[in-house]
Amino acid sequence: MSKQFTRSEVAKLSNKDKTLIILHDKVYDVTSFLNEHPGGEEVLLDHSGIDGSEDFDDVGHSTDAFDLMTKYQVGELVESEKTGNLPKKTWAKDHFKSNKTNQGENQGMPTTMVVSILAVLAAIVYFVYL
Ligand code: HEM
Repeated sequence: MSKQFTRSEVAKLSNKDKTLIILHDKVYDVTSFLNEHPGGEEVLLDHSGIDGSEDFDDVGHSTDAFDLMTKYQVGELVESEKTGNLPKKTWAKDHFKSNKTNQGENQGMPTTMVVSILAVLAAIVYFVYL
């Protein structure tokens, strides 16, 4: 079972040498990630010892970011302090939405297939009549 923290413990444990952040009821130690974070260390330091879930969601982190996060998880909040809020995968949603609005582009796919099929048929006809 992963280590349980209260919100005040996370706040107390965070200092200039250690950056703990609460994201969606889980606790992350991002100390070693500070200068690797593509969004810069400043935003992580701004959320040191507190719950950064909302801002994290607003940024709309990618699935790559979610995969990376598991590496830095050190525990979770005690049951009584959990919000139960799941991460909003904004990026994934936006991606889905933009796919919907790009229907014109999506319809391009079958056209390519039709052209390929016609090309194959033309080749067959060419060889049959040779
Ligand atoms: C363990 C925690 C975190 C991890 C592993 C992480 C990882 C990443 C990664 C991989 C990116 C590159 C873009 C992407 O793939 O989505 C990114 C960008 C960013 N992150 Fe984080 N992040 C974390 C926490 C946070 C927090 C708490 C904030 C607070 C607001 C934040 C703000 C940002 C911003 C502003 C960007 C730049 C977005 C852009 O340039 O479009 N991140 N992060």
